[in-house]
Parts: sequence; C-alpha cells; structure tokens
Amino acid sequence: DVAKQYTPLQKHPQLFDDRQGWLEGWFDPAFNSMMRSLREGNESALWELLHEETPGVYSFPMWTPKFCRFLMEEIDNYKQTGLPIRRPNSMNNYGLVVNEIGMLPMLTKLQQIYLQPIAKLLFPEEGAVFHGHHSFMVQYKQGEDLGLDMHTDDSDVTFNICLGKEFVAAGLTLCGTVGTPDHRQLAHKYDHIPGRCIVHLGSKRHGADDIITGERNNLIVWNHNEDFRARGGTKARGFAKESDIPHQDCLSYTHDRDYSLLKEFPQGERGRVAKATNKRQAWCPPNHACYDSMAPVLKRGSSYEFRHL
Ligand SMILES: O=C(O)CCC(=O)C(=O)O
Ligand SMILES: [Fe+2]
Repeated sequence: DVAKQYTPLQKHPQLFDDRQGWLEGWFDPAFNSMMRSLREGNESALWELLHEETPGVYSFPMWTPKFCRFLMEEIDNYKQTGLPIRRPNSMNNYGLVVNEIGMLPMLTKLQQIYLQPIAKLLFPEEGAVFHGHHSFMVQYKQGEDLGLDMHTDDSDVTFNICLGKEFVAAGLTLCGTVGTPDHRQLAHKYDHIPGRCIVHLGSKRHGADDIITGERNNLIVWNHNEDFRARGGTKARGFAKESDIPHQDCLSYTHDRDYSLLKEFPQGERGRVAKATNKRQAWCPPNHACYDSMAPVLKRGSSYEFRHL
C-alpha cells in the first residue's frame, strides 16, 4: 500500500514512529503545562489556556512554529514523490489524507493522549470517547482551491490546526449548529494563526473564506464517537424552523435551496461547478424548517426547478 511505498522516502521518520510517539518539544510550552495539569486532575488549566471564540468554539496554542515547518516539509515531500493522493473529502481538491501516508498510528496517539481529554471537558456528550478519526490536510492558494463552501463535518468533534505557511485572509467563518434556528446565522470570523488549534462540533456550520495571497495549510482531525452516533447523533435532535433569512456569509452553494435567490454563484469555472453541485445536493432547509419570509415556492418543495427561478 501507499504507506509502505512511502516508508523509504520519508523525510522525517520521527513523524511516523508511534513507538517514540509525540515529543514534548513539538508542542507549545503553554500547551504542555496545561496537559500536565489536566493529567493531575486540574481541569481549570484548560479553561485558562483556551480562548472562547464564540460559544462552543475554542482556540489554543498547540504546536511550535518549528514543528509546523517540520510537518509541512513532510507533506510537501510526499506530494513530490508522485505517489497517489486521495482527496480528503468531496470539497477539497488539494488536500491529502495523512492517515493513508503512514501517519495513522501517530494521529491515533495524538487523538487519544491529547485531543480526547480536551474534547471530553469541552463537549461532554460528543467528546466523551473517540473510536476513530479521519485526519487530513487542507490547502488553499491562488490558482488552486481558494476557500471552502459552508458545510458541517462528518465528525463529532473537529480539531483544526494551522500549519502556515504565510497567507492573507483565508479565515474561518462560523455560523450556527445544524438543525437549530440559527443554523445559518453568523456566529464568528476566526483568523487562523500558525501553530494554533481551533476546536468545534462537527455540527457547527463553517467554511473557509477565500485566500487572497500566499498559502494556508491546516491539519484537520475529524473525531468519531460511535456511541453518540448509535444514539442518532445530531440528527436525533431534529431540525427546528429557521429564525430568519440566512446571513450572506453563511450560505452554502452546495447545500442551500435558496442560494440562487439570495446570492450570486461564484465567478467563472467555480461558479459553473457551484451551480452543478447545488443542483445535485441542495437540501437545506427542509420544507418544514423554512423561515417565515422564504419564497413560497421553496417552502412547498425542494425540487431543482423551484430553486432556479
Ligand atoms: O480551512 C479550514 O480551516 C476548514 C476546513 C474544513 O472545515 C474542512 O476541511 O472540513
Ligand atoms: Fe469542516
């Protein structure tokens, strides 16, 4: 398999050595002392380190700038080998699934030793236990993917760590939780900082703003809690009526039935792709959850003809 083929080509074998595991020197000193306190049962250390970006969304320093460069060197090295690159999800065209290149054991360690104890305190239900993860890199730069449409993740708790390199714009826009009245209302705009991690529920609608210059790379860990999923996950909570017209910055050209009534599709080729994707995949909001002022034809049905008046 790919991981085996890559083994002799690795630039930094330490990144694949799960017997040695994660080295303390790779992490921000403040993160290390917080983790030490957590292990000693002092939970307040986490709350002291965290910055609450908006309710349910937290950021904290995680890796040193040096480690971010170290990891990026490995990713760039892999991309030069010509070995196959499977895209992380249907929306990212330039990412890389790090689990598949041989980093799965190390990322499982990262999840179990560091991410899970944090998630458990922040999100007692979704983060109670993690059984698996989908871990991947995303990349934005001019001429490739510029940003990422609004979406929710196939993840119970998502950790998203910025690795640089240098970039202008490319922020993360956060809206509401899927199925709640404010699902498509703006909650917060977050500016990524290299080395810093942001954590939120997968059910939180979010998207990446277009990059203006430079290149942004992030490592994303989608954590799966099979117990939560067996209870129906977020879907079990139902889908409430939307409180109001959606915010412009929270609209998804992939998922929203009212997109074309409220916003222009992106320009050029991206617009063509966006229209075609919308035609195939738009479902939001479900008929029973439409806001009061939504166009009557859209309230009645979710078929394509109604979406493109
Ligand atoms: O670019 C980001 O920061 C977010 C990426 C993301 O939401 C995803 O890949 O699911
Ligand atoms: Fe996401």
